[in-house]
Amino acid sequence: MTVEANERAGVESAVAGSTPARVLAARTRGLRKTYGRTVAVDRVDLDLPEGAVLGMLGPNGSGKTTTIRMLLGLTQPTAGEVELLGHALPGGAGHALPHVGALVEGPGFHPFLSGRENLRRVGAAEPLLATGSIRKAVDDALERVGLAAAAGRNYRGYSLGMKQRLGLAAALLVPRRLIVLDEPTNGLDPSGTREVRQVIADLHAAGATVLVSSHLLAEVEATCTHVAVLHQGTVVAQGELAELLQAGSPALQVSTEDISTALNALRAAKVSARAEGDGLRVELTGTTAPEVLRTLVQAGVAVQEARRHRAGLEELFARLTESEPAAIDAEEPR
Ligand SMILES: Nc1ncnc2c1ncn2[C@@H]1O[C@H](COP(=O)(O)OP(=O)(O)OP(=O)(O)O)[C@@H](O)[C@H]1O
Repeated sequence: MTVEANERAGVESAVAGSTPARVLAARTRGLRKTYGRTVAVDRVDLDLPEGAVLGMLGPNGSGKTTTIRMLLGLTQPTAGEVELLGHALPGGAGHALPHVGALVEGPGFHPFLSGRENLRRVGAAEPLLATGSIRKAVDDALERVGLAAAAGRNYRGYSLGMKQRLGLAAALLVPRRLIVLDEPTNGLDPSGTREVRQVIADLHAAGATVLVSSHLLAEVEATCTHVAVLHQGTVVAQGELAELLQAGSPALQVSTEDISTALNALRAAKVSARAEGDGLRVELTGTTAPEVLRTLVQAGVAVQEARRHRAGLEELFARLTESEPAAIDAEEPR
């Protein structure tokens, strides 16, 4: 479905009083890429809702960069479909790409031009930037990524972090509907990492959609509304971050002083539990929180507090990527 059709469907179902359809900034179906006998990406169905900040996570070699390159039309898929801002690639690239800013590996900057001169060259090739606006757009972008002071120096002498900042500035040169950042904090110091986080937050607040790949789980947890986890070339989980974290941790933490009575009662009820902290951790597989509490109360256990265990992204990521791929979805397509 195109963005326009998506929007129409959303309006229609809202009028009808049901849940509006999601508008997707990017969508892939059955995406596959092979290099000789290496399968880099396989069966990737990615949904990037408009307005989301989606963190793409995965171990080294899991297919993040390859997926991003196919999304941007930089690499031709072996099989499958890509839709960007409602336009099918490769045919619709000319319509979609002017609205997409991207920071991907190896931006083609000229080594003997300054950062500012390089950006002006990029600006001159931007269809959405009028010639008279290039200088100001370049200076604004340099300021935004903290590179104004080094803007006159040759690109060749830039550190890795400065190169990353310049790539980010190029992505931000004109207002975009979608920004795609492949490992944007690679090579950045802590202040650079904070600045990237702020840039992403500003883009999100302005209504842009952001796709960011990262190894930094804490960073993704702090900045993203959605995540997609890749493992061995396939998506093993995707959806809203909060929903995924909840779906990935069906456990209850129970505070009680009657630990042994509680464990015995739960074992008798064939519920998996173990002592943890000042109480128990009870797995909610094959049972529910009310059932667990009923079992404990019936056994005379004094329950002081019971709360759902909230898994961090790190725990979820480890569970998903340390085993064989087993797809889970946080949310059904609406
Ligand atoms: N141009 C290429 N030629 C051959 N193999 C490739 C090429 N590009 C990627 N691959 C392979 O495809 C797989 C996925 O690589 P990709 O770079 O997409 O992973 P990644 O998740 O981005 O990794 P990293 O986190 O290390 O950047 C790897 O096995 C990689 O070696």
